Amino acid sequence: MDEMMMTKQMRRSALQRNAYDVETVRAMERPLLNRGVPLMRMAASAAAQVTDELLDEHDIDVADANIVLLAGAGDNGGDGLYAAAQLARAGAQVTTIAVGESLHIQGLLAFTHSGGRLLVLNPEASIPGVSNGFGAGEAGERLQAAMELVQHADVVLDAMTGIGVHGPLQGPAATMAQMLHPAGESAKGSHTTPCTNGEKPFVVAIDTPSGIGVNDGTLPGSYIPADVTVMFGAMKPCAMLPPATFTCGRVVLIDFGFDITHIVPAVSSIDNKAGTMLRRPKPTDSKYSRGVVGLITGSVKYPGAAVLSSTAANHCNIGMVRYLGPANAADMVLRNAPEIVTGKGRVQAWAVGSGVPTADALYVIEDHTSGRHSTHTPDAQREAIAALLNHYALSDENTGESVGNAGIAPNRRGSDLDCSNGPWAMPPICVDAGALDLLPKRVPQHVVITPHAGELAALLRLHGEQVDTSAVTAEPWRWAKRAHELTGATVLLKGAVTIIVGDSEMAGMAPQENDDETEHHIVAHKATTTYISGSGPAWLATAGAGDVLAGIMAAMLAQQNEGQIQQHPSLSATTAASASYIHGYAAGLASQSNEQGWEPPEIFGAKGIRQSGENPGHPIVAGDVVAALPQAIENLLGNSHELTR
Ligand SMILES: NC(=O)C1=CN([C@@H]2O[C@H](COP(=O)(O)OP(=O)(O)OC[C@H]3O[C@@H](n4cnc5c(N)ncnc54)[C@H](OP(=O)(O)O)[C@@H]3O)[C@@H](O)[C@H]2O)[C@@H](O)CC1
Ligand SMILES: [K+]
Repeated sequence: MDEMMMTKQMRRSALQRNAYDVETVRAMERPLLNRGVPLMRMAASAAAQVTDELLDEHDIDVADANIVLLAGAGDNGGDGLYAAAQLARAGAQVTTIAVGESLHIQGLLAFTHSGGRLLVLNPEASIPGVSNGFGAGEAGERLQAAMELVQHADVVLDAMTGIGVHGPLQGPAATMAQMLHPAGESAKGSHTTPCTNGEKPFVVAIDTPSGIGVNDGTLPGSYIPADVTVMFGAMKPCAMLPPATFTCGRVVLIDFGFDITHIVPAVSSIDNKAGTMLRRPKPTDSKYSRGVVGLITGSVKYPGAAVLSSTAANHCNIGMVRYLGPANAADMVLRNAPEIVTGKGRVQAWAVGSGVPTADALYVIEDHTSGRHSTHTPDAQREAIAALLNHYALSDENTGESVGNAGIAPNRRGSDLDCSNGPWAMPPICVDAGALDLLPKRVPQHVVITPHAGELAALLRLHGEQVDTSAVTAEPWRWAKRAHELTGATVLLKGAVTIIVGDSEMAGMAPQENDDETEHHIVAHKATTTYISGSGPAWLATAGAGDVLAGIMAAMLAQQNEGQIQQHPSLSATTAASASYIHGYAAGLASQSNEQGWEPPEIFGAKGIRQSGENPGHPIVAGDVVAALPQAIENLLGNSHELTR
């Protein structure tokens, strides 16, 4: 779509749903800088206004405010200096603590003219107008003074590093970060909770919280979690990806007017577009044409998972559910939903593994009639799942390695598509929990795996990666991408912010940084696509929530037009992200909570009232999420663009 035709609302929505990597952001900013657009001044002015509003929200008059700017030597520090100057001109007491070896010259001039004070921490610093060089003793005293300034500040503006950061924070920047946020204190799980618990000082991050991995969402070392991050031009991946997203606080995005047409984002959120993946029933539909889900879930030990996954699928806009499992589980399934069919038959999508223990999980069951204990393995369920998954195994000839695109078989290119046999003819499948260790080595992308961090680590170990749960939690995007690369499956890594990695549709356009104004070249064939979904409240962390997601996933896969998911590489990821969104959205309805693991940023200057945190809601159990599905679907089908709850 042409940029001219992009309405304000569409642009806003695109900016709120997409994050671009640093190289792309720099390339998008270049044409504007070449035209002399004063981006730094615009950024600084917006940051000052947001700070002013934050003070106002806490009944602090800017003229009475104590503000400390932590400034690095780069342009991020420059933004901070201009913002600090504006706040000083408004009457605030502002001190800049310089953590680097220099300061942005023009910014420093503006700041000193506004009457602000300066404290330099780095003995190596060379800053005009400031006497250079001091000993270790004085460096210690200056650090002590800096700590006191920070402790007595109402607001700290964090402008040490932005998109120019590399690796973990070093030197005085690292020391300041450790002082403000001592090591071991974990980032808050929800950005609706301020890192300072409402106590002073509030932290306003300039562009990004200093110290976080801007492109990969990691936390490589010390960092300063923010109450508000004023982000410039476009979201960077750190604003969306865990764990860094939890350090950003409320994100306010300043729209510089980047041309985002045709630009491939690094990370996207599906948000209320999930509604477009729901199939509206037609008068001519039968239960079969609406989609049939097959489930091999639950086990003798965990029959509840069979109930939760089957009722979730049953309530998620399809025609029928077929359940396969042990007698006790099937009996419970039928008691809860008599319309569910037990036994084999044709299905449009599967979910397998929820509530099925893994191979090494022997367990003991009491035989009520004899009173004896016996050891069982969940053999029948596992055998059925293994036999089914076997049909999805890609052989060396059809992995598509030879065409250089993981998981895309040669016969799937263009009109040569042949879904008539082999793994590509199989219905889409959600592989969960106890079925993950049965996943064939390589599978097509219409196999969607839904591990949590521990399960993903175990799966990766089966593929030879030395990785444990904490490594996956620290770098969830890296490992989700790796699992997709190794297996070919669409990967949905569960968490407060869920990450979905799958194949992308085709080559996209990305801007190439160069000196002339030729803006868009095809520079990369992006083979994968990444979504995040964080629509659920924290109440959703409850037993059985994963079983419900598997049911929703199978239902969403089943209601796509038959064969489409196999034909369109990106459809699996989009459908998986939609399922995750619906799951979280239904949980929000069930708990009457408008808290979310991830919220789109506010666009600076745009009208609209933030609702987050207004309704913390109440606890729920997994069945409540199932019960809320029809309402969730009504809302999402009715209006997939403007939603409230
Ligand atoms: N995008 C946009 O549209 C616009 C962007 N703008 C702004 O520019 C910012 C980018 O500025 P930038 O390129 O100068 O880099 P920046 O973030 O200041 O970092 C470099 C400094 O950090 C230091 N440093 C690095 N790593 C470090 C470490 N580990 N530990 C400690 N220090 C470390 C590094 O030190 P050095 O390595 O040189 O010794 C250097 O001093 C961007 O985030 C936004 O705020 C707006 O003004 C206009 C519109
Ligand atoms: K910063």
